[in-house]
Amino acid sequence: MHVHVNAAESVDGKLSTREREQVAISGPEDFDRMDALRAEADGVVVGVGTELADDPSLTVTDAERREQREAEGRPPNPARVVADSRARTPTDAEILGDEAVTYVLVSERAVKGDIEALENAGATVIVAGEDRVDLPGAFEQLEAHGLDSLMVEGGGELVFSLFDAGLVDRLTVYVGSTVIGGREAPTLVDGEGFTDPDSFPELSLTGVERMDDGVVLSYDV
Ligand SMILES: NC(=O)C1=CN([C@@H]2O[C@H](COP(=O)(O)OP(=O)(O)OC[C@H]3O[C@@H](n4cnc5c(N)ncnc54)[C@H](O)[C@@H]3O)[C@@H](O)[C@H]2O)C=CC1
Ligand SMILES: Nc1nc(O)c(N)c(N[C@@H]2O[C@H](COP(=O)(O)O)[C@@H](O)[C@H]2O)n1
Repeated sequence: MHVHVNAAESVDGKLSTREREQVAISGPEDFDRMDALRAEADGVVVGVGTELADDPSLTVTDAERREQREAEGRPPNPARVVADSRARTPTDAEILGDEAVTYVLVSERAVKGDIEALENAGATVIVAGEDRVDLPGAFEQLEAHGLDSLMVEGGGELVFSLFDAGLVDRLTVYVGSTVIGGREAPTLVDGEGFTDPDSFPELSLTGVERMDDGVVLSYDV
């Protein structure tokens, strides 16, 4: 599985405010770049924290990109994937709309009735892990469904787990020229954090590009 993490952060590394409300950190050029990344991917992934905070659609906005995917024999939109250990995704969430297939990754902690409600709302539920979603195991199951490349949009809890599991191949981050601040505000990589410098993921800077009123940094991992 090829995993590309892409997000937008303030200059102080925040993905959002301490109230965890969605904020537009980037501008139209960067949203178009994100749309192109979605159009390339087999699946677009978020954590349930992002799902609950933002209620994103995770679909491709540009009609030409959807047509291009169809011309290549692919569905017009990538699959939507949410890491949601306890099946907390609301059944009226945008990501359960019929524009694309949706996978909800849950753990064994999820209640059967909540799983059934998500399945009745059109989702395919994948069970992996006892407590939190076992991401390597869940991604293997996604591969069995034909998904070979994933674009992960956040948030910071999920992104830490992906780095911790050694699952990230590429990182692109838009750094906006704004300061959000707040010790409780989500950052690009939250979770437990790494403590041993030998365990810090090593990144290789592959690109620096001015965009909107900020900069896009690209890394191989
Ligand atoms: N500026 C940007 O580009 C983006 C900003 N955001 C912001 O990030 C915030 C949400 O981020 P977070 O609270 O960090 O939530 P998150 O989106 O990373 O979701 C974390 C949740 O996912 C579930 N999960 C299941 N298995 C997991 C695993 N193995 N590892 C980690 N989590 C797992 C858990 O319930 C966990 O609480 C929102 O404020 C949203 O607006 C989110 C995406 C992009
Ligand atoms: N790339 C980017 N730039 C920003 O400034 C952002 N606030 C975000 N946030 C994420 O974009 C997604 C919106 O999804 P839909 O357009 O509703 O499909 C969502 O995942 C946000 O967290 N991204």
